[in-house]
Amino acid sequence: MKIAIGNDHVAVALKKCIMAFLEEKGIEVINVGTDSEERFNYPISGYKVGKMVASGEVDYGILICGTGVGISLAANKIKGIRACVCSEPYTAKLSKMHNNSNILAFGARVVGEDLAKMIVEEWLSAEYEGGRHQTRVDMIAAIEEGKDITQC
Ligand SMILES: O=C(CO)[C@H](O)[C@H](O)[C@H](O)COP(=O)(O)O
Repeated sequence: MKIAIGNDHVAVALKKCIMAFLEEKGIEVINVGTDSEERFNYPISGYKVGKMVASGEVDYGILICGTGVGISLAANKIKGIRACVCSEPYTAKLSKMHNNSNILAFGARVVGEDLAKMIVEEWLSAEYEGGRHQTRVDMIAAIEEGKDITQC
């Protein structure tokens, strides 16, 4: 499995912690930065990881900023990206099972290292259920294509 990870300056330490956690599991991690605590605009990392996931260059993405919100908003502007902010393991699990999330986001100002690892663990272990959920995931993709899904 190959995962791209990105962050802003608020989340450097937590990014490094999660990178080590993933590498200990034998997961290949592509770090798109930043590794500096100099002010950094999170949409850049959100865009880079979103593009890597959408192209299939990596299997999944993880994005960390202060809250996880801004960086996930940026990634979700990339076609095919389903980035979800998850601050506890249950949402992380269901975001994969029901929403087929392909990017996990969380906030360095919101979760500590141990909880972040639990969130990542639950998310990676979960599997998308498809079935009735695929109809909804397809509707989200249709919105992305500019379709009026109320007419479906
Ligand atoms: O959480 C974030 C975006 O959703 C960002 O990490 C914060 O807005 C962060 O505070 C931005 O950095 P700054 O030092 O406040 O400019």
